[in-house]
Amino acid sequence: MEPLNRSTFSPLAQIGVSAPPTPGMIHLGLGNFHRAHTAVYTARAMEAAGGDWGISAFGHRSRGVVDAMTAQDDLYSVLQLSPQGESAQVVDVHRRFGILTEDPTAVVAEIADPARRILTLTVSEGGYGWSPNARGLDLEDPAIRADLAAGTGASDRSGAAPRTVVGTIARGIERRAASGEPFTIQSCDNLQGNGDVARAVVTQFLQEAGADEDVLRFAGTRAGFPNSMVDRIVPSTTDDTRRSVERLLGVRDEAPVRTEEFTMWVMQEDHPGGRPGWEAGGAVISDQVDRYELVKLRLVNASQSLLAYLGVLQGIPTIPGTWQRPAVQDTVLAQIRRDALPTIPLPDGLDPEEYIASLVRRWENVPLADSTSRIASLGSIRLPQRIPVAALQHLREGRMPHVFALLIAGWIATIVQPDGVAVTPEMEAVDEPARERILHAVGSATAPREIARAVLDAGFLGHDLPREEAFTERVGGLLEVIARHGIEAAMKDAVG
Ligand SMILES: NC(=O)c1ccc[n+]([C@@H]2O[C@H](COP(=O)([O-])OP(=O)(O)OC[C@H]3O[C@@H](n4cnc5c(N)ncnc54)[C@H](O)[C@@H]3O)[C@@H](O)[C@H]2O)c1
Ligand SMILES: O=P(O)(O)OC[C@@H](O)[C@@H](O)[C@H](O)[C@H](O)CO
Repeated sequence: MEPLNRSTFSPLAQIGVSAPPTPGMIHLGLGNFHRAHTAVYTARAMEAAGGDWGISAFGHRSRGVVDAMTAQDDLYSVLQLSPQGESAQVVDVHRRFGILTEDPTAVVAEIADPARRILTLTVSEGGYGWSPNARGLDLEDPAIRADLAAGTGASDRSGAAPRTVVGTIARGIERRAASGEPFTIQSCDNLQGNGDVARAVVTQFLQEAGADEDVLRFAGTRAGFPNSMVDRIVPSTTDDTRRSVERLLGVRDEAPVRTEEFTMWVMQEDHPGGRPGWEAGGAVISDQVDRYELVKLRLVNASQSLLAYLGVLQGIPTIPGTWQRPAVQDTVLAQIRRDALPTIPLPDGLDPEEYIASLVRRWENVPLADSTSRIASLGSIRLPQRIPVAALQHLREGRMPHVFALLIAGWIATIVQPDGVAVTPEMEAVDEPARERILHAVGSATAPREIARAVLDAGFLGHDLPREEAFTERVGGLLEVIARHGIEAAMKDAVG
């Protein structure tokens, strides 16, 4: 099979148009999501409205995608999977590549370059250096402390390269301030108020590092940090993905992405250096992004997390496979209708029943086969964005969010694996970066109620939730049911 490259790809199978040689944007976090989402909107925007909006893209650590795309003349394909069928098309908008951790100064130079007007980010919730408990920069993080100690302008002289995303952006902003050319930092991560968080960490970093007044003024007045809600399920690429692309396009692509038909991007208008006409790809400009973000985090992501823990605890490898169980459907819909929806001020014009129906179609997507262990991973980073604020709202109004309590119990069961919980291969595949700290917090406790109390009291879901004694008790009770009688019984208990 011939490799994908400029001589083998057919423009008929292309999404949008090819970008011109000089990039107008930078992207940090060249992984799967960006290539199935922002890059696709950008290719369509340039087709409809033109513009030099090619992308200079940086992976974080791994060379996999960067090397594969470089060998393929910058090209890759997007495989769209649904019960109705499959299709594959090629995207051609990336013009330069790099690896942030190998050469952070290249990113600093890119941000300083007046030809670039936007930096998009998919560096995951953990990439911002944001501490939800401190509601600011995570000053406990040794890498951030090292970047701060190096200073900003001074560190350029000392030659110490930044190690963190926020340190790199701050250094770039400092250099850009010298030219005064406006710049936008467009977060595309699943964080509530993702633009506000990006603005907060960059500004605090500059202040703590002792940046000049001119730089702080530039960051405050000439830099945009629009909030945005992004939504498209993009599971990891597998050999099946590559084989499907071969079958559909007749070429070998080493770095395709697989995704669903559904795609959504809602953003604030705050792009002082201009932006691609992303509306052409279906993006929505709105002043109600905060509402869309809540809809996304609490209906899509919180349901996905629940499905994931219910799945791994039952040894089911995929989200659609988990959804097929009737008890799971009742539990997920109960979480959506009773626990999540009442906490969300809905955006104007959004019909909740239509939205739920579209969600159900997404969970039913057997060909996409998103994996339960992908979503069950990183719970200590993902769940704080999805659950505590909504749970607290119910508790303070005198209601118990039973299914949220089950979701937390499912996460604890997956990570701590108390006696009585049958360990499945899917549970073993869950990547939880806080596992050691969670087990340390649990210490010698063996009773499920004690385990739940220890995990919540340690602040993994913030410090306000554990003050709600009844919630801790409910999580502990459900953990006990999971350990003694299994997850089916716990679902029945939570749903009533
Ligand atoms: N995959 C999806 O379905 C999806 C949907 C909506 C939003 N997102 C957002 O996109 C992010 C990335 O998802 P993906 O599917 O592309 O994942 P991925 O694993 O394919 O790529 C993630 C990228 O972020 C980088 N990264 C991870 N941790 C980092 C850190 N601490 N500092 C800097 N960079 C870091 C990785 O190295 C990689 O380049 C998610 O965390 C989420 O916020 C993903
Ligand atoms: O990407 P994260 O880390 O915020 O969460 C993992 C999944 O929930 C997420 O990737 C979803 O698939 C996505 O948010 C759907 O749009």
